[in-house]
Amino acid sequence: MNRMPVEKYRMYDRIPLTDRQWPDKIVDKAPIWCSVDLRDGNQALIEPMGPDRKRRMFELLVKMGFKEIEIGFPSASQTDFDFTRELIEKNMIPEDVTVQVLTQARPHLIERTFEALKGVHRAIVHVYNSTSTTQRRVVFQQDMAGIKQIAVDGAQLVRDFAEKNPETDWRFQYSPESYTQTEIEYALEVCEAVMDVWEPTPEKPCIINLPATVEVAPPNVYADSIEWMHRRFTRRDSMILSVHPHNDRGSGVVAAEFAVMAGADRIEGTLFGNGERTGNVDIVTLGLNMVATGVDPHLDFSNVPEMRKVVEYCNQLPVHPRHPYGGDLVFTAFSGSHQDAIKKGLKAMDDSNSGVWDVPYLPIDPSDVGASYEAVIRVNSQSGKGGVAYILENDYGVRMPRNLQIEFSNVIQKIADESGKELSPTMIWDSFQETYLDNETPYGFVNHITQSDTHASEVRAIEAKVTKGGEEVLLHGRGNGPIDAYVNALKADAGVDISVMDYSEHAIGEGANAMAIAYVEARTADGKRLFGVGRHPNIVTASLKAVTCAVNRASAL
Ligand SMILES: CC(=O)SCCNC(=O)CCNC(=O)[C@H](O)C(C)(C)COP(=O)(O)OP(=O)(O)OC[C@H]1O[C@@H](n2cnc3c(N)ncnc32)[C@H](O)[C@@H]1OP(=O)(O)O
Ligand SMILES: CC(C)C(=O)C(=O)O
Ligand SMILES: [Mg+2]
Repeated sequence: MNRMPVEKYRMYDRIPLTDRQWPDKIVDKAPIWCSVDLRDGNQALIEPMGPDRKRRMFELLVKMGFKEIEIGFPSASQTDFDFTRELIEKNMIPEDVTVQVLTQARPHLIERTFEALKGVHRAIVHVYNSTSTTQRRVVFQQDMAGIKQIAVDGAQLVRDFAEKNPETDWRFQYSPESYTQTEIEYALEVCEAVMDVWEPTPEKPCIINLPATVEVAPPNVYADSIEWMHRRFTRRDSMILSVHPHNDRGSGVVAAEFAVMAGADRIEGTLFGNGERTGNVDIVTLGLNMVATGVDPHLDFSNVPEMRKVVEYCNQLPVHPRHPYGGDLVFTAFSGSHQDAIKKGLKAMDDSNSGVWDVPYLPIDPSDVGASYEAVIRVNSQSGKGGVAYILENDYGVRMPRNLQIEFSNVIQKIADESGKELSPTMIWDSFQETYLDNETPYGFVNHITQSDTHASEVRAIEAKVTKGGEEVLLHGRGNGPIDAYVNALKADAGVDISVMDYSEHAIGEGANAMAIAYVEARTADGKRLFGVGRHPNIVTASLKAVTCAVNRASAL
């Protein structure tokens, strides 16, 4: 027995296209974009946008560079009607932007639509009726001819009203709603009948919009259908072929991309994919997919976090943290090997002059869409040395030697494992200070003086003042330099046997605030390796503090 009731469902129809050409095409130029946030997106909201939210969304869309914006369904709601009037009467529609409104193919709704648009300079009147097999039967209870007649009558009425209002530059759009559940030959027949009424020309084309009202098949089937239609329209040069994918199967973006490859000129969609059920196709993802392949989308995505804020405010819906390009976590790596590769990739980008983005795990440069690098690497128990090192270097200027990265990452790993939580950069820095820079038990370095021996100029004697258990004491030692002499002084007093294996230092900051940070890698008598780190404006003092830290840590073993 089947585990799911699959016998209830039918396989989708294939499109009779055997010489399909779209799979060999690429998306190499931007389509005409039409935002339907204020209509299709709005009609799917728990609380539809009020005037303020509508204005905010409209302003954002204009700012991003949309030239066609479906602003509502003015014959259906007073809010949409009033918003349309406000945009027109307050002259809020930029000269290069065309507003679009939707109406059913019903006389009183078409009439009210033209009432709403009175005085607009330019507008697209978008008329639709459902042509699908099921809706013909259950919703309209009409045959194919009857449904075609609804479309033709609607188209005629739209044309008549437009002719009565010649002061406006009108454009017409028709959608055979539920196109993907309509017999394809019939969908073509209805669209052709509408165009017979509108008589579009290459100079004044109409828009034929073929919606995946419900996405019922994989995107290659949608593409086949678009190519099939594209090759058969009798007035292809007098129409703009538009697509309107929804996302029921989760492939709205691919469907739109394939449709453009198959001949579509225009895409209707929404920001972050809000819309009926699983949403309209997401224009943010589509546009940034283009950017990521070096194609100019002709839309401005340079501040995606700000866009997201406005969209979340208008829709009163959150954008998922994993939403492509726009989610809060989409440029963030928590896992160790990703962090390591990103850190190396970013450094390689800095070192190269190629200008071509090539960083592992980051399909685009986060800064191109206004995301900060702070978000790129975050640390939890899945993280490794690369991430911790990246944060300390980027946020605090600490460039740990490789072996110290390994050592300190174990410290962080332990904390992360114990807490099970993310560690913020501040927590990592606090831990670094506690482990190394503020480690003053049992010894705290205070100051020192050195003397060169008369008979061997490189050998030095040191007198160092340190705190030991809170008391100040003087230690004395000799060696072939201040570090060596100080190590010997401390070793003798502490009774620990360590030798310095490696030493490095660098500056943090510049000018009067510059500090030196010194790293001492030491080995204990039983072969354990450990680090001491010291920081001070004076480089020798920083080194001696690093030695103090190493001895303290060795004493604690
Ligand atoms: C896929 C899409 O997104 S389509 C857009 C959907 N958007 C919306 O519906 C949002 C706004 N809509 C509304 O507020 C309402 O539907 C209104 C105001 C437009 C119309 O309201 P009503 O007339 O009360 O009802 P409703 O929309 O249910 O229409 C049903 C009637 O119109 C007919 N009808 C539905 N769509 C269309 C159409 N596109 N063209 C012609 N007739 C249509 C139906 O067959 C039905 O006829 P019947 O009453 O004889 O059975
Ligand atoms: C009105 C039409 C274009 C629509 O939104 C759809 O079919 O999804
Ligand atoms: Mg829709």
